[in-house]
Amino acid sequence: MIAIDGPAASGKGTLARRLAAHYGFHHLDTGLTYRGVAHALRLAGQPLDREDVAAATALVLDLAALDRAILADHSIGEAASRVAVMPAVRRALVEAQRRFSARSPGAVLDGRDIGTVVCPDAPVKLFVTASPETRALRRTAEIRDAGTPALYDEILADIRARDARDMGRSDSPLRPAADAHLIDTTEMSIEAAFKAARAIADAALGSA
Ligand SMILES: Nc1ncnc2c1ncn2[C@@H]1O[C@H](COP(=O)(O)OP(=O)(O)OP(=O)(O)O)[C@@H](O)[C@H]1O
Ligand SMILES: Nc1ccn([C@@H]2O[C@H](COP(=O)(O)O)[C@@H](O)[C@H]2O)c(=O)n1
Repeated sequence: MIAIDGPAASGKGTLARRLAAHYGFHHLDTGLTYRGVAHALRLAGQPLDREDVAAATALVLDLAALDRAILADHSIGEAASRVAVMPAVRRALVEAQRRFSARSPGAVLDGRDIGTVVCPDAPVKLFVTASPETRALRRTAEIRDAGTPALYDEILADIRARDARDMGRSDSPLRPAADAHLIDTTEMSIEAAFKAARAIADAALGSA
């Protein structure tokens, strides 16, 4: 399997989708699982800070029903990073993510703790990053392209706050695994990043 981690809007999902299509692997954006829990809590009128309620929601989450069109909303990402600090939520979701990672013929998972916690034995580990300013520019453009107004300064502040929460939490903080390959996409096109990732994966999977 291929494990991809990195901060918000670094391009890890774009790479994960391209790699999964290239190798014919299944793909799971694990961020959607945390978003799914946050969204379900909001829909049920529940607070985001009740660990027992959030964990019960995580335990019954249906991975097949995660709707990117709804969950991609920027504010859900912020809410997701709040429920993601809770160990009981993480335990439930990591279990489901590990089951997904065992799918045949292979799987690509992207998130924050795939190479460190979910699949520490993954043969291919990538850590995708880019400067906060570049990530904010890309996310602002993405939101505007979808027809929603977005302010660069607000998106940049959100990205910095999310980075701090994701890197600073005590359970499974965002960090590269010791054996991860770093891909900094700040000055790299999507195509160039895909080529770099494929070269690393080909070498590790033995299909170069
Ligand atoms: N190398 C790149 N050059 C330019 N734009 C890119 C690059 N990689 C990704 N993008 C664009 O940046 C935006 C964010 O990318 P993507 O959704 O893949 O990030 P992500 O790390 O998966 O984000 P999140 O953690 O929020 O799910 C998208 O609009 C994508 O098309
Ligand atoms: N493996 C993961 C994946 C995500 N998170 C948390 O969810 C938030 C939303 O993730 P996106 O990738 O969809 O932006 C993210 O900020 C993390 O807090 C996680 O903890 N572990």
